Amino acid sequence: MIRIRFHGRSGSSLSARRQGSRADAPHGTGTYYGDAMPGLSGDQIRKRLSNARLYLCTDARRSRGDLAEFADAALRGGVDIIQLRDKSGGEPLEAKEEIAALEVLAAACEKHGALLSVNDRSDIAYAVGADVLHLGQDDLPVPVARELLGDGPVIGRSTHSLDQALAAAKEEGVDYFCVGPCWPTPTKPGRSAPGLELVRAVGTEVPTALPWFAIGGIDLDRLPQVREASASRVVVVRAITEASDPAEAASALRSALTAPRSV
Ligand SMILES: Cc1ncc(COP(=O)(O)OP(=O)(O)O)c(N)n1
Ligand SMILES: Cc1nc(C(=O)O)sc1CCOP(=O)(O)O
Ligand SMILES: [Mg+2]
Repeated sequence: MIRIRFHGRSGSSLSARRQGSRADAPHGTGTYYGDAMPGLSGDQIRKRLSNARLYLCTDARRSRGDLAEFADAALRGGVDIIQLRDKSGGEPLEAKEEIAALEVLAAACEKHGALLSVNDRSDIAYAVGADVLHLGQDDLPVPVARELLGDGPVIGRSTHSLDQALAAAKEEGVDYFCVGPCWPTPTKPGRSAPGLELVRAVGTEVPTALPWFAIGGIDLDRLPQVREASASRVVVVRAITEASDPAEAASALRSALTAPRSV
């Protein structure tokens, strides 16, 4: 008898993902536990990650109450990975609230073929059957998260120095890493910015086949500098969350990321 640890709304994208992504019946087995659609296999997740260019972190948009519409627009515009990162209220979201917001994002991801990312909390990544767990330098160690989640979901790492990027690129269980901040950003107050110099150094001095993303202060105007510094993938927050037209903002970023680079 399979023990289901969390029940989302019946037939919801989230309960379907979670049923298909148990640590004890990992992604990639093709095992299917319910009458809903299973989640992605580990191979499918890694294939999508390797094609990903545009990664969005969003809060739960509690004050606007438009998370579903916002996520639908951002993903329609070309976001490949969407992370719930809600540090807006001073206090972290309660688990139940975070799962409810992730359920909304899971439905949008399923509709648009995007990856669902959880920040910091491997227990919640497990509960919702997330495709991605993102861990910073001060978060849970990767081996612990990997043990909890199994091999299916991908795990990403934040890095803020060349040494950290070199370590992430070699660390067992890490599937991608992020490099930044490229510019000081109010979204992550107090985090000093190593700038584009670090992005340049990672491009030339980190021998890696892992996908890596530049992050911090990136918008459409700055994107050419980020690409010139050797990043081909980016993570953004305000460039889409604060846009009056999130679909258009995502679409413009996506086009600028994939356009041929001027030399
Ligand atoms: C995709 C992505 N990159 C970097 C971060 C930052 O992680 P961290 O340094 O742990 O800071 P918090 O976001 O947890 O405040 C991220 N969340 N996602
Ligand atoms: C969440 C986060 N992590 C960073 C890092 O360097 O690890 S920078 C950052 C915030 C990025 O927000 P915006 O696109 O609004 O500047
Ligand atoms: Mg973190």
